Amino acid sequence: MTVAIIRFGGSNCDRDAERALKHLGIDAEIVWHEDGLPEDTTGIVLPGGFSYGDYLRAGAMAARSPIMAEVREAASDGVPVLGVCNGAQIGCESGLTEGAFTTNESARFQCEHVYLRVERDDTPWTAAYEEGEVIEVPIAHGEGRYEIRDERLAELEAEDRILFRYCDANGETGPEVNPNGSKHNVAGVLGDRDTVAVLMPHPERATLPDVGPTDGQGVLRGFETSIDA
Ligand SMILES: NC(=O)CC[C@H](N)C(=O)O
Repeated sequence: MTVAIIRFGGSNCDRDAERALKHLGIDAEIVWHEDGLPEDTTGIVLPGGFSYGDYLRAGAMAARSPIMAEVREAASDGVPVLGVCNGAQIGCESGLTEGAFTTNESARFQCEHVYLRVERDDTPWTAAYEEGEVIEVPIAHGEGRYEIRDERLAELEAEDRILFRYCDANGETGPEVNPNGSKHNVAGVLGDRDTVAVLMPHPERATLPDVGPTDGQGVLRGFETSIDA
Protein backbone atom coordinates (compact mmCIF):
# COMPACT_ATOMS: atom_id res chain seq x y z
CA MET A 1 0.00 0.00 0.00
CA THR A 2 1.55 3.28 -1.08
CA VAL A 3 0.14 6.76 -0.81
CA ALA A 4 1.22 8.93 -3.74
CA ILE A 5 1.93 12.53 -2.76
CA ILE A 6 1.74 14.49 -5.98
CA ARG A 7 4.36 17.20 -6.39
CA PHE A 8 3.64 20.04 -8.79
CA GLY A 9 5.95 22.94 -9.58
CA GLY A 10 5.66 25.05 -6.42
CA SER A 11 4.33 22.36 -4.04
CA ASN A 12 6.04 22.84 -0.68
CA CYS A 13 4.24 20.60 1.82
CA ASP A 14 4.94 17.35 0.00
CA ARG A 15 7.81 16.40 2.29
CA ASP A 16 5.81 17.38 5.39
CA ALA A 17 3.09 14.99 4.23
CA GLU A 18 5.60 12.23 3.51
CA ARG A 19 7.23 12.57 6.93
CA ALA A 20 3.88 12.69 8.73
CA LEU A 21 2.51 9.62 6.93
CA LYS A 22 5.68 7.63 7.51
CA HIS A 23 5.60 8.62 11.18
CA LEU A 24 2.20 6.89 11.34
CA GLY A 25 3.62 3.83 9.59
CA ILE A 26 1.81 4.59 6.34
CA ASP A 27 3.92 3.97 3.24
CA ALA A 28 4.14 7.08 1.08
CA GLU A 29 6.13 8.35 -1.86
CA ILE A 30 6.41 11.70 -3.58
CA VAL A 31 5.44 11.53 -7.25
CA TRP A 32 6.30 14.23 -9.80
CA HIS A 33 3.08 15.09 -11.59
CA GLU A 34 4.51 14.53 -15.07
CA ASP A 35 5.38 10.93 -14.15
CA GLY A 36 1.76 9.86 -13.66
CA LEU A 37 0.31 7.77 -10.84
CA PRO A 38 2.31 4.65 -9.88
CA GLU A 39 0.57 1.30 -10.44
CA ASP A 40 0.48 0.45 -6.74
CA THR A 41 -1.19 3.71 -5.64
CA THR A 42 -3.61 3.04 -2.79
CA GLY A 43 -4.09 6.64 -1.69
CA ILE A 44 -3.37 10.14 -2.99
CA VAL A 45 -2.33 13.37 -1.29
CA LEU A 46 -2.61 16.67 -3.09
CA PRO A 47 -0.16 18.59 -0.89
CA GLY A 48 -0.01 22.23 0.11
CA GLY A 49 2.14 24.92 -1.41
CA PHE A 50 2.02 27.50 -4.13
CA SER A 51 1.69 25.46 -7.30
CA TYR A 52 2.57 27.66 -10.27
CA GLY A 53 2.88 30.62 -7.93
CA ASP A 54 -0.89 30.77 -7.32
CA TYR A 55 -1.09 32.61 -10.65
CA LEU A 56 -4.51 32.86 -12.29
CA ARG A 57 -6.20 31.37 -9.21
CA ALA A 58 -4.62 29.20 -6.52
CA GLY A 59 -4.65 25.60 -7.78
CA ALA A 60 -6.05 26.46 -11.22
CA MET A 61 -3.00 25.46 -13.23
CA ALA A 62 -2.12 22.30 -11.28
CA ALA A 63 -5.73 21.20 -11.73
CA ARG A 64 -5.06 21.07 -15.48
CA SER A 65 -2.05 18.76 -15.23
CA PRO A 66 -2.83 15.45 -17.03
CA ILE A 67 -2.24 13.54 -13.78
CA MET A 68 -5.45 15.06 -12.40
CA ALA A 69 -7.51 12.97 -14.86
CA GLU A 70 -5.84 9.91 -13.34
CA VAL A 71 -6.57 11.22 -9.85
CA ARG A 72 -10.26 11.72 -10.71
CA GLU A 73 -10.45 8.21 -12.12
CA ALA A 74 -8.74 6.73 -9.04
CA ALA A 75 -11.09 8.72 -6.81
CA SER A 76 -14.12 7.36 -8.61
CA ASP A 77 -12.69 3.84 -8.12
CA GLY A 78 -12.65 4.48 -4.36
CA VAL A 79 -8.97 5.34 -3.87
CA PRO A 80 -8.81 7.77 -0.91
CA VAL A 81 -7.80 11.30 -1.97
CA LEU A 82 -6.91 14.05 0.50
CA GLY A 83 -6.26 17.63 -0.60
CA VAL A 84 -4.56 19.88 1.94
CA CYS A 85 -4.42 23.66 1.58
CA ASN A 86 -3.12 24.23 -1.96
CA GLY A 87 -4.22 20.64 -2.52
CA ALA A 88 -7.71 21.66 -1.41
CA GLN A 89 -7.63 24.48 -3.93
CA ILE A 90 -6.50 22.01 -6.62
CA GLY A 91 -9.27 19.63 -5.53
CA CYS A 92 -11.94 22.28 -6.05
CA GLU A 93 -10.40 23.57 -9.29
CA SER A 94 -10.31 20.04 -10.71
CA GLY A 95 -13.89 19.20 -9.77
CA LEU A 96 -13.04 16.58 -7.16
CA THR A 97 -14.86 18.72 -4.62
CA GLU A 98 -17.31 21.60 -4.95
CA GLY A 99 -16.91 25.28 -4.20
CA ALA A 100 -13.76 27.39 -4.28
CA PHE A 101 -11.15 28.70 -1.88
CA THR A 102 -10.57 32.35 -2.52
CA THR A 103 -8.83 35.39 -0.99
CA ASN A 104 -9.06 35.61 2.80
CA GLU A 105 -11.40 38.26 4.12
CA SER A 106 -8.34 39.93 5.66
CA ALA A 107 -6.65 40.01 2.23
CA ARG A 108 -3.55 38.78 4.08
CA PHE A 109 -1.64 35.53 4.30
CA GLN A 110 -2.53 34.00 7.67
CA CYS A 111 -0.38 31.56 9.59
CA GLU A 112 -1.84 30.54 12.96
CA HIS A 113 -3.32 27.70 14.94
CA VAL A 114 -7.08 27.24 14.69
CA TYR A 115 -9.71 24.99 16.20
CA LEU A 116 -11.84 22.77 14.00
CA ARG A 117 -15.09 21.04 14.87
CA VAL A 118 -15.41 17.54 13.48
CA GLU A 119 -18.78 17.46 11.72
CA ARG A 120 -18.85 13.73 11.01
CA ASP A 121 -17.07 10.81 12.60
CA ASP A 122 -18.10 8.17 10.06
CA THR A 123 -15.67 9.05 7.27
CA PRO A 124 -12.17 7.60 6.80
CA TRP A 125 -10.71 11.03 7.63
CA THR A 126 -12.56 11.47 10.90
CA ALA A 127 -13.16 7.94 12.20
CA ALA A 128 -10.46 8.60 14.83
CA TYR A 129 -12.52 11.43 16.34
CA GLU A 130 -15.97 11.89 17.84
CA GLU A 131 -18.59 13.99 16.07
CA GLY A 132 -18.44 17.47 17.63
CA GLU A 133 -14.87 16.95 18.85
CA VAL A 134 -12.61 20.02 18.63
CA ILE A 135 -9.12 19.58 17.21
CA GLU A 136 -6.26 22.06 16.93
CA VAL A 137 -4.32 22.36 13.68
CA PRO A 138 -2.41 25.13 11.88
CA ILE A 139 -3.50 27.14 8.88
CA ALA A 140 -1.14 28.89 6.47
CA HIS A 141 -2.87 30.44 3.51
CA GLY A 142 -3.80 33.60 1.69
CA GLU A 143 -6.70 32.11 -0.23
CA GLY A 144 -8.63 29.94 2.17
CA ARG A 145 -12.06 31.54 2.24
CA TYR A 146 -14.56 28.88 1.22
CA GLU A 147 -17.04 30.23 -1.30
CA ILE A 148 -19.99 28.54 -2.98
CA ARG A 149 -23.52 29.52 -4.01
CA ASP A 150 -25.84 29.60 -1.00
CA GLU A 151 -28.28 27.10 -2.53
CA ARG A 152 -25.49 24.63 -3.28
CA LEU A 153 -24.03 25.00 0.22
CA ALA A 154 -27.44 24.22 1.67
CA GLU A 155 -27.51 21.05 -0.45
CA LEU A 156 -24.03 20.00 0.64
CA GLU A 157 -25.04 20.58 4.25
CA ALA A 158 -28.20 18.53 3.75
CA GLU A 159 -26.07 15.76 2.21
CA ASP A 160 -23.72 15.91 5.23
CA ARG A 161 -20.70 16.73 3.13
CA ILE A 162 -19.16 19.35 5.41
CA LEU A 163 -16.28 17.66 7.23
CA PHE A 164 -14.78 20.44 9.40
CA ARG A 165 -15.80 23.93 10.51
CA TYR A 166 -13.70 26.61 12.16
CA CYS A 167 -14.77 27.04 15.78
CA ASP A 168 -13.58 28.15 19.21
CA ALA A 169 -12.07 25.85 21.85
CA ASN A 170 -15.59 24.84 22.90
CA GLY A 171 -16.77 23.98 19.42
CA GLU A 172 -18.88 27.10 18.90
CA THR A 173 -18.81 28.44 15.35
CA GLY A 174 -19.57 31.96 14.15
CA PRO A 175 -18.01 34.98 12.48
CA GLU A 176 -15.69 35.74 15.41
CA VAL A 177 -13.98 32.34 15.10
CA ASN A 178 -13.77 32.32 11.33
CA PRO A 179 -10.13 33.06 10.44
CA ASN A 180 -10.64 33.73 6.75
CA GLY A 181 -14.33 34.52 6.27
CA SER A 182 -15.31 31.09 4.93
CA LYS A 183 -19.01 30.65 4.26
CA HIS A 184 -20.65 28.96 7.27
CA ASN A 185 -17.15 28.51 8.78
CA VAL A 186 -16.43 25.65 6.36
CA ALA A 187 -12.83 24.45 6.63
CA GLY A 188 -13.11 21.12 4.83
CA VAL A 189 -15.57 19.32 2.55
CA LEU A 190 -16.15 15.87 1.13
CA GLY A 191 -16.39 15.01 -2.55
CA ASP A 192 -18.98 12.73 -4.15
CA ARG A 193 -17.67 9.90 -2.00
CA ASP A 194 -16.54 10.05 1.61
CA THR A 195 -13.13 8.80 0.48
CA VAL A 196 -12.44 12.20 -1.15
CA ALA A 197 -11.85 15.17 1.14
CA VAL A 198 -10.19 18.57 1.01
CA LEU A 199 -9.38 20.97 3.83
CA MET A 200 -7.46 24.22 4.16
CA PRO A 201 -5.83 23.52 7.57
CA HIS A 202 -2.75 21.30 7.69
CA PRO A 203 -3.20 17.97 9.51
CA GLU A 204 0.28 16.88 8.38
CA ARG A 205 1.73 19.78 10.39
CA ALA A 206 -0.07 18.57 13.50
CA THR A 207 1.22 15.01 13.48
CA LEU A 208 4.80 14.89 14.78
CA PRO A 209 4.95 15.13 18.60
CA ASP A 210 8.21 17.10 18.46
CA VAL A 211 6.63 20.06 16.70
CA GLY A 212 3.39 20.69 18.57
CA PRO A 213 -0.15 19.33 18.71
CA THR A 214 -0.76 15.95 17.10
CA ASP A 215 -4.50 16.33 16.53
CA GLY A 216 -4.05 16.01 12.78
CA GLN A 217 -2.98 12.38 12.96
CA GLY A 218 -6.52 11.10 12.74
CA VAL A 219 -7.06 12.73 9.35
CA LEU A 220 -4.02 11.01 7.85
CA ARG A 221 -5.17 7.71 9.34
CA GLY A 222 -7.89 7.87 6.69
CA PHE A 223 -5.34 6.24 4.41
CA GLU A 224 -5.43 3.10 6.54
CA THR A 225 -9.01 2.53 5.41
CA SER A 226 -9.46 -0.18 2.83
CA ILE A 227 -10.12 1.18 -0.64
CA ASP A 228 -13.19 -1.05 -0.80
CA ALA A 229 -14.77 0.94 2.04
N1 LIG B 1 0.15 26.45 2.54
C1 LIG B 1 -0.47 26.45 1.39
O1 LIG B 1 -0.75 25.40 0.80
C2 LIG B 1 -0.76 27.77 0.76
C3 LIG B 1 -2.00 27.70 -0.04
C4 LIG B 1 -2.19 28.78 -1.07
N2 LIG B 1 -1.16 28.85 -1.98
C5 LIG B 1 -2.60 30.04 -0.39
O2 LIG B 1 -1.81 30.85 0.04
O3 LIG B 1 -3.77 30.23 -0.28
